[in-house]
Parts: sequence; C-alpha cells; structure tokens
Amino acid sequence: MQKLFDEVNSLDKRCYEKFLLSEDLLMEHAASSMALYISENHSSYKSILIICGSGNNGADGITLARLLHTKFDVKLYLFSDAKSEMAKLQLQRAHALGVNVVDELSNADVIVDCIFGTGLNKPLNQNCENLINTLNSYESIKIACDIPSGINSLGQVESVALEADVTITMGALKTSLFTDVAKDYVGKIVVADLGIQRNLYELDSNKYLLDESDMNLPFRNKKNSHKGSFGHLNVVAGCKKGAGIIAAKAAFGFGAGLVSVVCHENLDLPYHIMQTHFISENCTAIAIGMGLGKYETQEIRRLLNKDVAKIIDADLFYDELICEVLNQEVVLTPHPKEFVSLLKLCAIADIDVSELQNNRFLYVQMFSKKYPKVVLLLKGANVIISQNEKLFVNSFGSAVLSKGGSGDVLSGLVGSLLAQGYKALDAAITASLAHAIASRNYKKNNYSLIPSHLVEEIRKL
Ligand SMILES: NC(=O)C1=CN([C@@H]2O[C@H](COP(=O)(O)OP(=O)(O)OC[C@H]3O[C@@H](n4cnc5c(N)ncnc54)[C@H](OP(=O)(O)O)[C@@H]3O)[C@@H](O)[C@H]2O)[C@@H](O)CC1
Ligand SMILES: Nc1ncnc2c1ncn2[C@@H]1O[C@H](COP(=O)(O)OP(=O)(O)O)[C@@H](O)[C@H]1O
Ligand SMILES: [K+]
Repeated sequence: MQKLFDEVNSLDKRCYEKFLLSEDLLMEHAASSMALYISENHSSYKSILIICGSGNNGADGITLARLLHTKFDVKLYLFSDAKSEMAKLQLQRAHALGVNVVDELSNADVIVDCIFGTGLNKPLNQNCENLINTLNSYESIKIACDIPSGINSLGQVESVALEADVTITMGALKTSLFTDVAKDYVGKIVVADLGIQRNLYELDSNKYLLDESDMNLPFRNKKNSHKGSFGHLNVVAGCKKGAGIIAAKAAFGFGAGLVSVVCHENLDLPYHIMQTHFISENCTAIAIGMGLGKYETQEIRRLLNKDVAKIIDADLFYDELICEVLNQEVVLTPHPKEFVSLLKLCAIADIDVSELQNNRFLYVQMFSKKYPKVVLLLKGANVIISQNEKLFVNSFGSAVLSKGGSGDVLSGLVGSLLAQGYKALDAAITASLAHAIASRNYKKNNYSLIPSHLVEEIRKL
C-alpha cells in the first residue's frame, strides 16, 4: 500500500529545512520527471502545449518548457502573469533560452495543464472556466501537473476541472486525487520524485492507497483439512431473496467451507448451498441486511447479538437496531445513501448524499472516531475502508460494477473471509480488492457484467 497525504506543504518544508533542498532544486526534479514521462511515453508526438498559471504550478510548467525546448515543438501559454518568485525566475530562464511563448491557444499532440496545483484557493472565474472547457474539448493527450486544475485540496470540483489522461503528482500521493468526484478527472496517476526518494520525502500517515499486492486471497495451506476447517457462513435472506442468494454464491466461490442461506420460505438454491430456517449452531460468520426488508425485530436482535463475526449491509442501515452493534468489531458495507442514514441514526450528522460525496473522507473519519471497533467500508467509485481512524482507499473499481447485485457479491466475499477466520479489517480489504480487480478482468465491455460473471471472475483470481 502507498501513503496518502491531505497536504504536502509540510513535506516540502521539511525538505528545505532538514535536507537543505531548495525550492529551485525540487522544482527542477518535478519538471524533469514530467519531461522524462513525456519523452518515454509520447516520443512519437511532435507538438506540446504547456498552459501555465501564476504560481508554482505554472513555474513547474515553465521549467518543463525549458527542458523540452527543441526536443519537441513546445508552445508555452501563460494564462496569467507570473506572480510567484519561482515563476518569475523560471520565465527569465525560458526567455533566455528562446522558448516559444504564444498568446493564443492552439491544439497540440500533448497538452500539459500547469494552471493551478495545490494552491487553488478560490472559485474559478469565467475566464478560467472557459480556458479549462476549451482544453477539455481538445483531442490531445492531456497531462495534469500535480493535480488537474479545478480540483481543490478536498478533492472537490466546484465548476469545471481539466479531464486529464495522466496526472503526474509531485513527491507523494494526495488524498484529493482519490475522491469519487476526482475519479473522472485524474486519469492514470504517476508520482514524480523531487530529488529525494519517496520514502524519505514522506512522513507518517494514517491514510493509504491499496495496491493489488494487499489482496490476501484465502489459499489453503493446510493439507489435513475438511470443510469445517474453512468456516460456515450463514447468509440471512429476507423479502428480496435474490440478494442473499447472490451473496451466498459469491461466498462459496471465495473459499468458505459451508454456506447456508437462512430463510423461513423454501428457496430454490444450487445444490452446494444449504438452506436453514434458523441460524446454524456451528456458523462462524453471519451476513445480514441484503434484501432483508421487514423482519421480526427480536429475531434480528438475536442474530446481531450472536457472538460470531458479522457483515452488515443494506436495509439494516435504515433500522435503529444497527446502533446496538456499533461497539462490536463488525464490518459495515453501506453505499452513500445508506451511510447518510447510518450517520443520522447514530447522531453524527444529518446530511444529504451530495454533502457526503463531497466530503467522504471527513464523514468516514467522524464515524471511525466515534466507533473505532467497527470496520466501515463506504462503497463508491473509490471505496474507503476505515477502522480506528486508519483509512484505506481501493481505487481499482470502475463503472462496470454499477449494477444491482454488485454489492451483494461484495457482502458474500466479506462474509466468506470472516467465516474462514480473517480479521474484520483484513476481510474487508481483501474482499474489496478481489471484487474490484475481478471486475477489471471481465473484458467483454463495461456495461454487461452481471453478478454471476463477477462471481466467475472472482473464482479465477
Ligand atoms: N513547494 C514546493 O517545494 C514545490 C511545489 N511544486 C509545485 O507548486 C505547486 C503549488 O504552487 P503554489 O503554492 O504557488 O500554488 P499554485 O497551485 O500554483 O496556485 C497559486 C496561484 O494561483 C492563483 N490562484 C489560485 N486559485 C485561483 C483561482 N481560482 N483563480 C485565479 N487564480 C487563482 C493564486 O493567486 P493569488 O492567490 O495569489 O491571488 C496563485 O498565484 C504545486 O502544485 C506543485 O505543482 C513543485 O514544483 C514541487 C516543489
Ligand atoms: N463507478 C464505480 N466505480 C467503482 N466501483 C463501483 C462503481 N459503481 C459501483 N461500484 C461498486 O459496486 C458495488 C455496488 O454496491 P451496491 O450499490 O450496494 O449495489 P447492490 O446493493 O445493488 O448490490 C459497490 O461495491 C461499489 O463500490
Ligand atoms: K495542474
């Protein structure tokens, strides 16, 4: 996993003070990293348009123009007068070298957005919006320097932002690049070294971006085993029985030794999945909430208080009963609307979905602070998993998963790992990664995946 930072100013400052690295030196490395990326990945392209703002993001761009001058047909467009000391200095250097400064925008093979970086501090005016809209309309390869212009430090987009193919971010990964909103703008994210190895540049953080290598699949190492060695998951099915059945199928394919669906009505289940009318004596985990609908309160309370691992989803986030389990190490997997309801039920916040989506990290942290034992998995374009104020982001998923039933598969995966003895946080992390990475392996197109395809892809991991 890789560390995420809410701000990097303190990291830059430490470079100046502790490592005696000047701003000039850091900037030279920032621009060199961009130059290297462009040379290595876009060498067949000829023309490069670099659009610069007045601060140090602009200064990075002016430096880049100097580095690429004559290797490519470089056009430097200064959107506003250089204001920062570094922007002024870099401009003098660029002028001295004869870099081509243009006063009109024109299309190019590659465009590099150096308008605003971490210093965006107010809403964009009409001119900025027009500029960004024009750049977005170009068919060029678009590279954002540090962060696509228009995304602020909280990862919000107030009006418009540059739609980058690649974001080359300086020094370390920023949290603002991993909001759900930002996902439509950042493209591929690359970290540029600033003349110091990343592990030395970075300090401690309690936020992490998950990598594929953080997925710890339930491979079986013991030879002397039987089905009971791998747990027994009980999936509680309610009025929308399909949800429980999807979860049960996903769970069975993900290694649980036994899976039973708990339902009062008789179900038509695959032969390998059992049905029970009441919770099994030997169950090692319970998955509950998916398609639950109306159920007898005392019965649910009894299940929630049973001393086994639990994954709780969907309908239970609208029921006050949920508040009774928040002192347990349970896994909760709400989507944004369900999380809004949960926040209200536990008196943390009374907000709407758009407020949540604009401040996902904030509300997840508020919840985790109040309920440090709970593992919260907030679904979305970038899934956030949190426990005890430690937070992990899974950015592998895509719109291929935006389908009824995808969440039920995830509940089954978490339940399966819990039944097999994974700790709650480990179960949530591996299940979430498996869910998203498997969905990427479905190659047909990005609209036709159904839960059974997803389960098939998960079984092939
Ligand atoms: N520090 C380091 O060591 C390193 C830093 N590096 C680079 O520096 C970048 C940060 O630079 P930064 O702090 O100068 O901010 P930046 O993003 O250029 O924007 C500030 C300028 O924009 C203006 N402005 C803001 N909002 C506006 C708006 N809505 N509409 C209009 N104008 C607006 C604002 O104007 P003002 O507030 O003065 O009115 C100011 O002039 C960082 O992202 C990275 O790329 C790298 O080289 C690595 C080493
Ligand atoms: N655009 C997207 N990018 C990444 N993941 C997505 C996207 N849309 C949906 N997902 C994932 O798909 C799942 C949907 O779950 P949910 O909304 O609960 O569906 P359901 O209840 O119908 O099964 C979640 O894991 C979510 O993170
Ligand atoms: K930028």
